[in-house]
Amino acid sequence: MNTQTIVTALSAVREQKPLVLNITNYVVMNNTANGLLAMGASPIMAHSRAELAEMMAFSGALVINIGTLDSVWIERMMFAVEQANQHGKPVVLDPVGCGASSLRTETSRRIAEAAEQLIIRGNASEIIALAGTGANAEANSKGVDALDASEAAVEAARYLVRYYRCSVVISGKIDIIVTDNSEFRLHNGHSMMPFVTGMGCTLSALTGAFAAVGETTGLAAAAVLGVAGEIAAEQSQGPGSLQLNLLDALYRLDAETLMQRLRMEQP
Ligand SMILES: Nc1ncnc2c1ncn2[C@@H]1O[C@H](COP(=O)(O)OP(=O)(O)O)[C@@H](O)[C@H]1O
Ligand SMILES: Cc1ncsc1CCOP(=O)(O)O
Ligand SMILES: [Mg+2]
Repeated sequence: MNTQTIVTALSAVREQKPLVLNITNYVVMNNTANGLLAMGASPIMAHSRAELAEMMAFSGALVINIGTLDSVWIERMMFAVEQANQHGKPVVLDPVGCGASSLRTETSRRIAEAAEQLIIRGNASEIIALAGTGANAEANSKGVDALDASEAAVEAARYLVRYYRCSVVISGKIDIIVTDNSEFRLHNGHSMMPFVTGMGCTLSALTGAFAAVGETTGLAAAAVLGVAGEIAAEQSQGPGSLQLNLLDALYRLDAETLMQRLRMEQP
């Protein structure tokens, strides 16, 4: 993966407009659907068991976000993952608030265990909590926001990559993308981004769009959101306008700007 492959993946999303099936939380349904549309993909939010099998057959990827979990949704999430496996589709897991309750931690692990083509995208505290005793770190969790720096979660991410045979994106001030044979660090984004709810969820949704066109590491999504987020923040007075400006920046992002602004440390 290099800058050119990221640019090519963005063109592929815009050309193919992949359908991304989201089972996501009540807080961010609108943000994430708009984020996918602005970048050029096609979102659908669904959670009825009666339609998930049918829809998974023609969707390009499944995004499971556990943000507002309950017992009914857990069963749907497991069913959707089964369908994604059956149709050979990638699954993105956003373990929102993993570590804040045992329900979230256990459910995240069940989903990760079940998915055959998996990308995990979480903040540092969630990644550390998901790895649990598998990695040598203690998560500092206070709900859905990270209290740990991305670097503190690298060992945990490496453990998850080996254990679940997946890719892991640790988001934060630095985004770190860990795969079985590489690690990338992205220094884009803006300190205003964590003041808008659903930024991480948007990253997970965009990760689904890229996975649907064959970019299954999470790197391209992190690059695109990082660059669009910093452009949007430069034009915003605060989180209110950032939320709107982000959609404009995703929509307007071109290859030249992406290449110029991307600050990527390659392995
Ligand atoms: N301090 C920061 N500086 C720059 N970018 C950030 C910062 N914090 C978060 N981001 C960006 O915000 C997006 C969401 O990441 P994050 O806040 O870690 O997710 P979550 O909302 O799940 O906690 C990512 O694109 C990340 O790069
Ligand atoms: C605040 C909140 N509570 C449950 S889900 C959610 C949204 C979290 O979104 P993100 O992790 O992208 O900030
Ligand atoms: Mg999150």
